[in-house]
Amino acid sequence: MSVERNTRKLERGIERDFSDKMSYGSYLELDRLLDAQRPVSSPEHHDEMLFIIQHQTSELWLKLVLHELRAVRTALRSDDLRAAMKGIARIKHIQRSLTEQWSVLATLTPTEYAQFRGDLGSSSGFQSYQYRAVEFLLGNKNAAMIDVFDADPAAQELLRELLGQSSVYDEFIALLARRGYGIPETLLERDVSVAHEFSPALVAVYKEVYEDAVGHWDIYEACEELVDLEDNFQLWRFRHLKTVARTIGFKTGTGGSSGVGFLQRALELTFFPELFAVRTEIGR
Ligand code: HEM
Ligand SMILES: N[C@@H](CC(=O)c1ccccc1NC=O)C(=O)O
Repeated sequence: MSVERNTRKLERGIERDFSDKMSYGSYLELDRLLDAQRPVSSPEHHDEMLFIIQHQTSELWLKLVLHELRAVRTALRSDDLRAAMKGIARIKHIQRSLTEQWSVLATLTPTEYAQFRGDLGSSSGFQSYQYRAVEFLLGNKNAAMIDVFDADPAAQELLRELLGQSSVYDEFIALLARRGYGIPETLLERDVSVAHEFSPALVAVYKEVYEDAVGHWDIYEACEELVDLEDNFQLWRFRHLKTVARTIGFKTGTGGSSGVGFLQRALELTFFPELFAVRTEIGR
């Protein structure tokens, strides 16, 4: 079956009749997915489709990050460090996609965005409950964020649930305690509904691990995977900040924040502060 006149002949065995069986489109529910892009600008602005798809693809990736983070947390709870690391490896690749795709949105110029920004009203990424759920699962709890979702009971319920549950970091620290590392009771008994706070005792534990990596190899490796996770999250925040700066400058956000200045402060948040602090202590 050669290619003639730049045309490929369909092989006899190719499936053609899906009248009574699942197809690509029915399996992926493409009729629903591809009908979910509803520009609000009128007349429709050409670039709103980009804006919508950029967010929807990001939210689909965030859905997978949440799916994998729950599995990582479960694996840590059952001391299955290898399964947890496999989950983190996948999450790191998803983060890379999420961060790389900022280059698509960067093709939206301030002029183009200004032509439909007004149509967005008060909607903002600040109302992304999946993004907030990822922050909570990684340990940056913030009960105040839940007020934003009064109009979305399902989202609010999800965030309330996650707020009261241990984070991936809580479970990693608990695993260290079960391994016999000197983890203070205060960390193991902490109120998981608030953000994790810096623990000098935990830095000392990491110093022991990092100064004898061979003797603590799997924990050492897990620490570095968590550092990658945080680095990647910060890279996303930074690309978002720079995209905001290039599209709206220092305008206030539609979500009511001061905009770039408010987003800049998110870069000061940490998930695993001790893993970064130990770098200063190694060899001292
Ligand atoms: C032209 C593109 C964008 C602009 C101008 C923009 C602007 C902003 C601004 C000003 C804020 C602060 C809250 C507010 O007052 O609105 C914000 C927050 C946020 N945006 Fe965007 N954004 C853009 C694209 C995106 C995209 C593609 C996503 C992907 C999901 C996203 C997700 C978020 C999230 C999660 C927050 C909350 C961040 C935090 O808690 O610090 N944004 N955005
Ligand atoms: N806060 C943005 C608006 C915005 O970014 C946005 C609006 C609707 C849906 C998603 C959005 N993206 C993320 O923040 C702005 O101030 O232009």
